[in-house]
Amino acid sequence: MNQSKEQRILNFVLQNAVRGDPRSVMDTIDKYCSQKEWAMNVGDEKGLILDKTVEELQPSVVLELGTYCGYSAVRIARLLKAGARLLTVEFNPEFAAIAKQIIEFAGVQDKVKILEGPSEEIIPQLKKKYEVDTLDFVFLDHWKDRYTPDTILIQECNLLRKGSVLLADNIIVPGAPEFLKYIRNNPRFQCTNYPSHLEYMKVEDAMEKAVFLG
Ligand SMILES: O=C(NC/C=C/[C@H]1O[C@@H](n2cnc(C(F)(F)F)c2)[C@H](O)[C@@H]1O)c1cc([N+](=O)[O-])cc(O)c1O
Ligand SMILES: [Mg+2]
Repeated sequence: MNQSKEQRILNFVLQNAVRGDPRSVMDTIDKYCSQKEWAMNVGDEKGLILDKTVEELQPSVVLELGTYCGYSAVRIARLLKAGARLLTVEFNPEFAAIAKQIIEFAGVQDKVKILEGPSEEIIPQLKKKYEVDTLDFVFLDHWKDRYTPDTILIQECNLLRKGSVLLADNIIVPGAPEFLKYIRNNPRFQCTNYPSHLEYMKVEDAMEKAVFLG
């Protein structure tokens, strides 16, 4: 049975990146996806916006929706302080298995927990099953029509506190128009837009940051 693109990305990392070096894993994935096969990793340009948000916030508990191959999980986890942790949700078991290997190869596995399943099932389990009190930072990069319902569900589960930060990828491409309307018209969030480009392309994209006001 022939390989998937995600398996080819994993193999390229295993053969070309430096074990235990998150930066080399990120650069290797970016190299493969810009030169050989495009893939929906947040990439290096939008990745810099993600880095700055994490560095500024110094979060202890991070939720990522949409692990995919684990590129942004490695990107986030490498910046987390001792004792801080990233919970990343992935629906597709094949992607979760690939991400697990990439996260382990990068050496950040002690900070990352991959939660397999649909977000509507996992988000309500975060407090009791995953011992979360509140989330300091949420990175939304999964199915774009899930951004709004999952943001509402996170609030319903009382997972945000004053100052919690949401960062959403792909505000322009593929776009999350309903989410943008929801979050920018919601008085409980203070929004900031970060223009950028679609990963590995000369196409405009943007990220939206939303701070929960409590
Ligand atoms: O479709 C895009 N991303 C969708 C990303 C989807 C990823 O999130 C997972 N997921 C689904 N539900 C959950 C959860 F958590 F709910 F369970 C997690 C899916 O299995 C997949 O790995 C995309 C597309 C483009 N593009 O240019 O087409 C560019 C991008 O940066 C993108 O992120
Ligand atoms: Mg994305």
